[in-house]
Amino acid sequence: MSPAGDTLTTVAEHRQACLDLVRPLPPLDLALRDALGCVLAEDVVSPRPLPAFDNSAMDGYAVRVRDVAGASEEHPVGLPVVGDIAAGRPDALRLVGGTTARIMTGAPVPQGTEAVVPVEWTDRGVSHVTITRAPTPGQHVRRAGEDVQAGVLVLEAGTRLEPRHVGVLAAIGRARVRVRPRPRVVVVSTGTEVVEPGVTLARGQLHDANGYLLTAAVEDVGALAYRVGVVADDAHELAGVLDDQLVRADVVITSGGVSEGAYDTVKEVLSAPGQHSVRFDRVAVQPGMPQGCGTLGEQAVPVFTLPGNPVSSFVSFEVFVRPALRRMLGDPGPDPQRPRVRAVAGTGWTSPPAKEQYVRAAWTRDERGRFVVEPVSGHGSHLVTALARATCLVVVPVGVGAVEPGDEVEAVLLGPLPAPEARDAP
Ligand SMILES: Nc1nc2c(c(=O)[nH]1)N[C@H]1C(S)=C(S)[C@@H](COP(=O)(O)OP(=O)(O)OC[C@H]3O[C@@H](n4cnc5c(N)ncnc54)[C@H](O)[C@@H]3O)O[C@H]1N2
Ligand code: MOO
Repeated sequence: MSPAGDTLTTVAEHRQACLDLVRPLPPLDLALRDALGCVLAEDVVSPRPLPAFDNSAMDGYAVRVRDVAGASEEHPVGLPVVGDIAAGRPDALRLVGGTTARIMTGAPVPQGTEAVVPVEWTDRGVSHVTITRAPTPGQHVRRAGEDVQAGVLVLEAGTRLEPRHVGVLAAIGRARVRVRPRPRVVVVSTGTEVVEPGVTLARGQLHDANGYLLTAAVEDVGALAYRVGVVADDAHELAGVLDDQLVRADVVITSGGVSEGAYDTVKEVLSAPGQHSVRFDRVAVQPGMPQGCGTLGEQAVPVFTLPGNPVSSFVSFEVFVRPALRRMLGDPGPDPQRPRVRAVAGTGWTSPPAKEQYVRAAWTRDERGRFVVEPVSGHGSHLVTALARATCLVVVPVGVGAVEPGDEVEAVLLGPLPAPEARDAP
């Protein structure tokens, strides 16, 4: 269904409609190897202290401090070496006064150990060692529980797992962890003129930029993407492909076939009465005006139908689909991959006042450290090489007909926030 006349849905309304279609996916226990990038659905408590036992931080000799007090190059101290302790040695040893044991990094220290003398401070003796420097009490001994005590919270529910989080989960012995799984997202390109990259083009054809772009964008958000090959503008074929894909899809994204053309098949198939429930709107956004969203089949799988022009597809993904996928991932906070900054327009451009404009632009920093943005091309939504050069999208609100050089604007960076430039040393 399309709203009558020239009524445009606002960006905020369409984004909300997309968000309303999705929920965070129910948590699952995943093997640790599969959990990177997922959002934790449990508070993780360490079941044991870390380190689990007192151990040596150095290859050296376990000693009592008083036995080596005052050791120096001039007055070395000699001790008999009564043991040799490799990492992993399970037996409990006890250090007898006036003796030492050779010990390796990570090996459990014998009971009574007060410090470890690194091998560099000794003559490396095996049965008798000469020590030329005295350690301070506790030096080079790593105490049980100094990292974390048993029963203490290590990671909070809601944490998006980065490599360092995976590392600590492994360190406390977790083989599996409860997370929100990655949504499985099926990406379908439509268009009889669209062919696979690698295939020689006949006149009138072009390569499937959208299928690859959207698949990559889905993976970049942290979801699982399944790219379906291009589907021709044939209602029967498209309906069949969508039905087949529903079994493995938490979300379907299509591109193309949603405007006013005679062969706009996505709109045709998904507007037909039946199991699908999809609304088609003209959204007040440039690029990306023709949009659709709704559900497919009895399972009500959310679908986002994006316009076919590649830049429109990309911007639509960023503005409407990305927030929905992040919600499914259980990660609704500010998007760390898409920081918003205030910037200054380096040059001017025009904008349709009735629409929120997303301008492909490149940012630099001026001498005051301000972000300065300049469009990388004209507004044409077929200009894919310009899109590739863009490092941000400048958001021009509804009601603005022109941006003048020097105007303050909002920019969405297409990557993490850059580190502040190093300051000159005073
Ligand atoms: N009479 C009107 N015509 C158009 C309108 C309109 O309101 N009235 N809207 C225009 C706008 S804005 C957009 S955006 C496009 C959206 O069109 P569709 O979603 O129906 O997409 P198609 O017509 O299938 O294709 C548009 C364009 O994009 C190329 N394309 C399609 N798929 C791919 C792909 N996978 N990879 C690369 N390029 C693709 C396709 O060849 C067309 O050039 O409609 C305007 N028209
Ligand atoms: O909305 Mo279209 O995306 O302007 O080209």
